[in-house]
Formats: sequence, C-alpha cells, structure tokens
Amino acid sequence: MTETMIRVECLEAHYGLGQALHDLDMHVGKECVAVMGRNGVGKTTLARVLMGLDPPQATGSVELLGQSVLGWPPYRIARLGVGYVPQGRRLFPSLSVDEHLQLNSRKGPTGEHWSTSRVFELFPSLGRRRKAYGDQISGGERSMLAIGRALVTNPGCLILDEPTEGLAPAVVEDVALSLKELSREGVAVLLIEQNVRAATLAADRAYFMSEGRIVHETVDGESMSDEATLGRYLGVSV
Ligand SMILES: Nc1ncnc2c1ncn2[C@@H]1O[C@H](COP(=O)(O)OP(=O)(O)OP(=O)(O)O)[C@@H](O)[C@H]1O
Repeated sequence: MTETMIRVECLEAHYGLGQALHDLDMHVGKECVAVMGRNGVGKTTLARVLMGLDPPQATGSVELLGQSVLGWPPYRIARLGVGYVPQGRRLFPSLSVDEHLQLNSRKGPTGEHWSTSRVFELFPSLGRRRKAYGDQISGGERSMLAIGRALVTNPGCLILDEPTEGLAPAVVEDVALSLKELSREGVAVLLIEQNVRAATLAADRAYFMSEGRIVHETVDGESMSDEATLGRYLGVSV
C-alpha cells in the first residue's frame, strides 16, 4: 500500500437543497485511479469539491497531500500542489499557448520535471501552435493545453475531468499513457473519464459512480473494462 495522497471520507455535497454526492469514501495513492459513471452521476461535483470550487457545498472529510482541505479556497489547494484540468478547459482567449504555460510554470512537490518544452514533447501538435491564442486552437489542442497547464505546476496530485474529451484516438492513447507514466513518477492521478480506452490504459483501478454514490470499486486483478461492469455502470458495450 502506497502513501495515501487523496483521501475522501463520508463526503456529501449539495447544490442548494439538491444532494449531488452521498457518503463518498475513496483513496488514491501514488497511482492512477479512474472515476467512471454516466452523465450526471456527480463526477464533476466530486472534482469541484476536491478543488474547493463553489458551488456545491460539501461536508465530510477531504485530505489532499496530507492536508485537510475542505473549506480552503481553490488558490490555496492549487498552491499545495494539486493540479486540475477542468471540464470545459477554462482557457484565456487573449493568451497564447506559450503564455498559458509560462504563467503557470513553477516548481512543485515533484520538482521541475515538467517544463514547457517537455509539454511540447508530449504534445508536438500543441508545440506547433505555441503562438496561437486560446480561442484560435482546436478542441483537441485545448485539452492538451489544459493538461499541459496543470503539468507545468509539477503537481503532487492531479485531478482531471474528462481530459480526453474531443481528442483523436491516437492522442487519447498518448494522454492516457502519459498519465500512467506520471503516476509511476509518484504523482497521484485522479482521472474522471467516460472514455473506457483512456481509463483502461491509464488507470490501475477504478471507482464507478451512480446517482452520487460509489457503487463499485475494482478489486485487485479485476478489469475495469469488463463487459458486464461497463454495461451495468456506464451503459456501454465493448
Ligand atoms: N451548478 C449546479 N446547480 C445545481 N445542480 C447542479 C449543478 N451542477 C450539477 N448539478 C447537478 O448535480 C448532479 C451531478 O452533476 P455533475 O455535473 O457532477 O455530474 P457528472 O457526472 O460530472 O456529469 P457529466 O459527465 O455530464 O459532466 C446532476 O444531477 C446535476 O444536474
């Protein structure tokens, strides 16, 4: 058992009177763990709670990199060494690709391993668009930039909300394998995914969510792309 980098206990989250998360427990060590589930089951809500984003309102316990962070503002959680790739990417139209990366580059819990040039090695097509602005790049390039922007903070823990959405299959594989590699380097990676291929390639194990609850957790040796599991929790066939 590796050191626990993300620990969630008895987590509940509400949007006003509506409850989106129920009694969630999960833990992530220096590994890549996928969170899977259909649309609307609460995956983004979980990411927002971990990052301190409001709404929703949350109760319970969230420990990131050894600190109890529930109630902390997002900037403080980011400074602790938690990288975040939001759904929708949140890029700035008036900043170039280069500027997005330069603004976020810093030494983090894992040192200075991820530089701008290493991001461009990972995503060569993004490197060819380095002078383009945030609103001039394709959906796939936006995903790559959002991931790169999180990587250059050299996070100890990385939370990604459907990072492969909109990416071509070959790039999905590159991203998934680089997330796996990242986890091998000691980063805790929480990968929210609906792309089964990406999750299977990147993650060591998976939690499946339904209606705001964790309804299944893969056990040692259990495949997360098992046909019955995917049919039951994602409604897809392989
Ligand atoms: N800002 C909000 N205000 C009120 N309810 C919300 C808000 N955001 C999400 N919800 C509700 O919370 C529940 C969980 O939504 P969430 O976005 O976390 O699901 P998800 O699994 O990430 O879905 P998707 O894969 O479609 O992004 C849904 O019922 C959704 O309608």
